[in-house]
Amino acid sequence: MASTGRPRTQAPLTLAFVWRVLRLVWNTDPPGTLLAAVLLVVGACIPTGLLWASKGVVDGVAAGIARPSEENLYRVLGWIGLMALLAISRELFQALAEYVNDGLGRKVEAQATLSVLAKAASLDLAHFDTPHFYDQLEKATREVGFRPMVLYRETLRGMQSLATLVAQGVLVVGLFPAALAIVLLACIPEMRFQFRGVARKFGLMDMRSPSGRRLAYYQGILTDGTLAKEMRVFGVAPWLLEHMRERLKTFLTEDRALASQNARLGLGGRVLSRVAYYGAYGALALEALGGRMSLGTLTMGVAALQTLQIHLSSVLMSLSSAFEHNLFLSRYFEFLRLQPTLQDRAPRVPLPRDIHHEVELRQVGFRYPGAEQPTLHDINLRLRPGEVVSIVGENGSGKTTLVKLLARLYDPSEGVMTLNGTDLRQFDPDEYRSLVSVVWQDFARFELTLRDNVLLGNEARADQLEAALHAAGLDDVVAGLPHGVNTMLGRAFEDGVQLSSGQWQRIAVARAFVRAAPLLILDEPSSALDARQEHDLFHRLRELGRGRAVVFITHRLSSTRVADRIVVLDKGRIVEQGDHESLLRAEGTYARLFRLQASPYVDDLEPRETPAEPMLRTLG
Ligand SMILES: Nc1ncnc2c1ncn2[C@@H]1O[C@H](COP(=O)(O)OP(=O)(O)OP(=O)(O)O)[C@@H](O)[C@H]1O
Repeated sequence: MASTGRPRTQAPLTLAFVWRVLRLVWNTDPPGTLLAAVLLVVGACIPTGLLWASKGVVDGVAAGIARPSEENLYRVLGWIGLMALLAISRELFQALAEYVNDGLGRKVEAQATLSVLAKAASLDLAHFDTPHFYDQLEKATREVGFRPMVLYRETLRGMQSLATLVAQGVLVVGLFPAALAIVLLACIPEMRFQFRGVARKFGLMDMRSPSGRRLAYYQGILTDGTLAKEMRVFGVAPWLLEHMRERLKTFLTEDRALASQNARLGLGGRVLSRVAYYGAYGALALEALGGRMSLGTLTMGVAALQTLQIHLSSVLMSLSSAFEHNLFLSRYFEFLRLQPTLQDRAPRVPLPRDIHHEVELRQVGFRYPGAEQPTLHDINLRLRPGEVVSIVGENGSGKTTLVKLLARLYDPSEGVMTLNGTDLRQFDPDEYRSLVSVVWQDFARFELTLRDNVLLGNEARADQLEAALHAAGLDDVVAGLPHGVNTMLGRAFEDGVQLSSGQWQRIAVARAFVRAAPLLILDEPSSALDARQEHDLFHRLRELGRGRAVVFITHRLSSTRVADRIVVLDKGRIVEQGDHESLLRAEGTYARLFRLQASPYVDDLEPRETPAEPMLRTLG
């Protein structure tokens, strides 16, 4: 893993997202937000009330000493009683505010996390093809958990401190304007240092994202049950742990350097503000000594100066904290701004209501985002309802890529794809996809019940569940499960039952069958199936294909006999099309591949060195 280097420090000095966070909090729970704000305003007034009451006590005591009277005694006791009442109310308001903020925080966190997940789910596959997207996703999900609510709280706390600060600033300015000016001016360097420290931290974290992700990836593979076999047999753990140790060591060094730099700057700022505070304190004392200020006013002035300093530093902390959370949350809002990349600017038309759907590709070319070379070139293909088409070709020839285009996970880079004559780009991608059902080559194994694995929430098709399981050859599997279709699959959750690879693959097949899609695509659906299951599956395709267009990809060329048409791909181009017999007669790529597969392994091919031979020689 490469070193993360020095952090960038030129983070924009902005609080631009504070308003959006406040809106997020408000939209999540308007009454809760209002209550939190009321508690804030009331809570902010109490310290000032306490100060006024303390002035009353001191002045009352001073007057009482000079002229003892019962009236003075009751006045002093009254002020003390008021102070106690205010102090108790402050505690009450604080407890209530904590309770309200905690509940609100949880709601905001859930809301923000769901919005990231919903956004990620709405994006096209092209986004998932770039490491930059994973960095963006990592930054958005990392920051979204706690930061919105902390920023909200900091904003409230900052406003609370600011309100108290203003109230006390008014007090101090009335007594001695210069004291206020000194204390306020002295906080400017402290604020600058704090903001610079935050910007440095943000720069470091931002730059660290790719190596942080790699670290998380290693952590994931060290703990992933599905990889545990490979990890143990090949003894991977020590090697990975060493990489992680190195990376963590670099992180630690970088963190220490940042912390020491920030501590030095912070100390300078704080020393300056303390000097200013004691300067102002001395000035007030001189005023009192000169007889220009009563003892009560001096006591209140000193206390006001002290709380002024405390609240000023609290406002500063809130500001710098708000700045920090604002910077990190900018990544969250940037992520929410991402848009799907499918070319959907064309005016939308509703899906055709026809019973028969025909998909056609005309001179289609496709290049993956960021790829230098196109993967598909000049593809002309028509898929008619009721027809079974097989796509064959060597590894990397572009078969799965073609399926991704058919499922409209990408739009072609060249040419046009149509549905019943209308350009696919005119349809809503999700609506179009409702016409397509796919068994993917790398099908998903959901740790859900068998029923949920097949229906995936599509309860409208629940009546077809049994038929789909039967068509996928799963009757025996279901009969053997302890809770039938309601059995939890996989080992991640309680009572889960693990299936074999072939059984999992048949579940993926059932998932595709249960959906009444006019275009059924199966990408190597039998790669994990035994000979009987494979035979049954391909012979059922005809029956299932009635009224639909069926496309299947296979490397076992004997299975292509069930197809009406075989399409041969080579290096991203269709090089042959036809039925099995005609392609054999053509003596082209298909015939060569078919004969190669049909021939016994000890065959009459030209003797030549196999790729494994040099390695075998090295091993002796
Ligand atoms: N997401 C991607 N981004 C960039 N290139 C890709 C991506 N997916 C596949 N490719 C490239 O496209 C080419 C065709 O891949 P594809 O998966 O379509 O082949 P295939 O014919 O299905 O292969 P196989 O028989 O091994 O399944 C390959 O060279 C591959 O590297």
